[in-house]
Order: sequence, then C-alpha cells, then structure tokens
Amino acid sequence: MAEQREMKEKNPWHSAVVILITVLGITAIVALVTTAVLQNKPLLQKYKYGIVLDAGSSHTAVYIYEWPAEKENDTGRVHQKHICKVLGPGISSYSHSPELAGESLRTCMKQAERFVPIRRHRETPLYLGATAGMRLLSMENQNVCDQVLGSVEKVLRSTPFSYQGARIISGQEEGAFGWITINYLDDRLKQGSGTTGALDLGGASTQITFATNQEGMGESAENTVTFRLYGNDYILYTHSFLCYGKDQALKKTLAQQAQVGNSSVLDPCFNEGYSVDRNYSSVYSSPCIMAGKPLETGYSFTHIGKGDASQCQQAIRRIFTNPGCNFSRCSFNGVYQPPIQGPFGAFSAFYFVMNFLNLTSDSLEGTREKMERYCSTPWHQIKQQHPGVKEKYLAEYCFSGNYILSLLTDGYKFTSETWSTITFIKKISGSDAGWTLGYMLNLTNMIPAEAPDSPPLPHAGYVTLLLFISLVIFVIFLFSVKSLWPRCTTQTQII
Ligand SMILES: Nc1nc2c(ncn2[C@@H]2O[C@H](COP(=O)(O)OP(=O)(O)O)[C@@H](O)[C@H]2O)c(=O)[nH]1
Repeated sequence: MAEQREMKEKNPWHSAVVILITVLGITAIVALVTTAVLQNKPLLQKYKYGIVLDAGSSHTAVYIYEWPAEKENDTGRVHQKHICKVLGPGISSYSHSPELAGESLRTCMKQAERFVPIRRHRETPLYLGATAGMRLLSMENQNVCDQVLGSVEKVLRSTPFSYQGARIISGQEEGAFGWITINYLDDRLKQGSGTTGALDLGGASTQITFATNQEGMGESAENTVTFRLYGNDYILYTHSFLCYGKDQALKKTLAQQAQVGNSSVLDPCFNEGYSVDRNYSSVYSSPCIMAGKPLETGYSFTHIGKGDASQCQQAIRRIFTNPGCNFSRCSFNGVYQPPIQGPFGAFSAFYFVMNFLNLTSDSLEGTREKMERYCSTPWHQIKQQHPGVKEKYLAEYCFSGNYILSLLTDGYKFTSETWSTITFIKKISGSDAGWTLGYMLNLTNMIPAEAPDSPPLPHAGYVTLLLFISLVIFVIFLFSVKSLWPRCTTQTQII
C-alpha cells in the first residue's frame, strides 16, 4: 500500500489520463453499437394500399392489399388486409338490368373506405378484372356486356380511390397472374428457386399454369408467357379452358345426359334421393352448350340423383372432346400441354370442394374410394350430416369431386405418382391464392425485372463486425499506451 501511494505520488498524471481515455473509449464503443442496433428499429410504419375487384362468374370479391410504404419491392411484403364478398351473383348475371351490377358493389366499396386510411384514399389504385362469366357474356351479347362494365365503372369512379379501369382479363392473364400470386406469397420469385404450378378452378373456366423448360414451348405460342422477375427468366405454359369451370361443366354434363322432352333425368353425379324440378332452359342457357341445343327448351324435367361415382366419371369424361392432337402431346380438346412439372398449388373451387370432402391429403386411389362412398350416401343422410352447408353446394359435391378427379387425371394427365405433387390451398401467409394479387403487383410494377441491390451483410452481421473491430481497436490502443500504464514495483525507488 505504501508502495502504491508512493507510485501515484511519483506519476500522478499518467493514471488519470489512461483512466479518462479508457472511459472515453468504452463510451464511444457503447454509443457506436447502440446506434447501429437502434438504427435498424422500424420507425412508425407507413403503409400503402391497392384494391382489386375479382368479378367472377358466380360472385364478386373485393380484395384490399397493404404493404410498407418504403419497401414495396421486397418480396412477400404485400399482403391481403381485407376481403369483402359482394352479396348477390357475379356481374355477368345482371344482363337484364345492367345498372344493378354497379349498385351491387356499393356496400363493399364503403367497407373499403373504412379499411384504407382516409389520407391514403386518393392515391390507392383501384382495379376491376372480370373473368370467364363476362367472357361468356361478351360472346353472347357484346352490347349488354359493355353496359354491365359501364355500370360498374360508374360506381367505381364515384369512390374516393384512384380508379384505374374495369376490364375483362384474358384466360392467359388469369392463369399467369395466379401463378405469380402463389409464387410471390411463397417467396419463391426472389430466391430464384423452383416454382409452384397453379391450378385454378372457377365457375366458368379453369386454368393450368406451370414453369417449363424452353424445349417444346415453341409448339404453341398462345400457351406461352415469359417473365423476367428479380433477375430470373421464366417460361410459363398456361391454358384457360373456357366452359370447363365447375358450374359450366355441370351444365355440360347434365345437358349431355338430358333428352329434351324427357320428364326426368337420372343423374349418377347427384346423391340418391335427390330430386329437383328444373327447366331445360336453365341447362341450355349458356353459350358453352351449343351442340344439341333444341329450338324449344321451355320444358321442365325432374333431376333425380342416382349416386354412382364411376358412372358419374364416365359421364364427365364425355364432355372432354378428343378431336385429335396436332402437337407432340395434348391435355384435352386438342390443346397442347407439355409434360406437367410440379409441385402444384390447386386453389379456388379445387380447394372448396376437396376441403369439404376431406380429400386434401389423400392418394389418388384413396380419393376415388372416398368419392364412391360419398356419392352412394343417400341425400337425406348428407343433409343430416351437414346442416349448416348451403344446399346448392351440398347437392353438387358428388359431381364437383368427380369433376375434379376427372379434370386432373383424364384432362391434365396427373397420375397416381404425380397426384401427390398437388397441394390444395386456400391462402398462403394470410392472403388468398388467386389472380388478383399478381395482377396488382404487375400493374403497379411492384416486381422488378432485376434483383434489387441488397446490403452486403445482414444487419446482425454488421453489428457483430462493428463490435469486433471496435474491441480490436480498443485493445490495440490499450497496448499502444502501455508505456503510460502505472507501474508497480516491489523495489524501493530512490528519488
Ligand atoms: N363449395 C363451395 N364452392 C364455392 C364457394 N365459393 C365459391 N364457390 C364456387 O367456386 C367457383 C368459383 O367461382 P368464381 O370465382 O366466381 O368463378 P370464375 O369467374 O370462373 O373464376 C364457383 O363454382 C362457385 O360456385 C364456397 O364457399 N364453397
């Protein structure tokens, strides 16, 4: 103790300076690291919004999307904030009173005004895309189709949002944007990893889309779509089968079993005990059913269920025509299709039906067995087992399940082996699978062709490196001022 006191007395400034420098050094390092950590803390997040109306054949849905204002180019950043299902049928059903098509949208658009903050209303893009129901209406009566679009346009223009147009999208767009949606939500585009094919079943059309190798795609330009996304090139095969959505396929199957004039139709695709009176005109009232359309359809018939899955599939197979294939390979109706490349995500009615029938994780054989069992269950039992389910959907599940089986195997050529590559999905990370998100991402240029620059190090790596270098500098500093360190010696010094 006496020696230490003696030492301080000998060199009083050395130790004070070293302590001061050490404290300052430590404070500087702590400040630097704290700043680096806090710098990355999100500030109060600001969001942007986009609205897309999916005007389908059976109903219209309003999707509201939200994304962080600063980072719209980041993969997977856009998500679905809200969906509003418009009450009533799809807009194509308003051909007798087109002005009501627009009116039907008002309630959901009012809801959208509440979900998007007021200060964002004017800059929020608003799109409407109509699908197969309107494609059919435009084939039937272009004038009425224009009136329906005019009516929805009038209502959408009156909203506070930035209206960008209402149009009928092509089957090719519907397929390709569905593919973009599921791969964007799965975060596969930015990674440039393998992608997932898209299978979409609507009421009036069905789409198949998947990425394929370049070879063979020259065969059919109308089935080819190319994209460059985040620096990766994609060649997609896509086809939309108009009239092969599940509602139109049901009409086709029924029409081909019905003989006008007969007072009843015994239908294997409906459960035994099911019996409903229908008018022939309800079956033939579609441009999808041209062949065999009688001049006089004013008769009614009793639609009686027979409940036989195998016979139902035979009936369904007859709606796929085989006019010959002019390509190296075809799916059905003479349409080119390269070998399927999975995995696949099957959504929309593919999901509704397979989920209801509890068939989302069965093998192909298991699916066939369950369908046999479901279809042979009497109708009164089916109704007892599912009291809360809408009767129209319930009655059609035997047909719909068999149609999906037939479409995927006889149509798209899935086999027992490739069946397991199909996942039946409704949502991915909280957003619905469907064409709308891909459509908005494309129109707002939110997926860049080239990969955006990313920082060379992730933030955690940067902070660690900073801490490490600071410590190294500090230790070097301590050694460099070694000569100033207080020296304690056991020898008594003579001054
Ligand atoms: N079972 C069932 N079917 C549904 C449900 N919602 C819609 N659908 C059916 O799914 C199909 C999808 O229709 P939609 O998207 O309007 O048709 P698109 O215009 O051809 O794309 C139609 O056959 C609808 O009747 C549901 O909740 N359950």
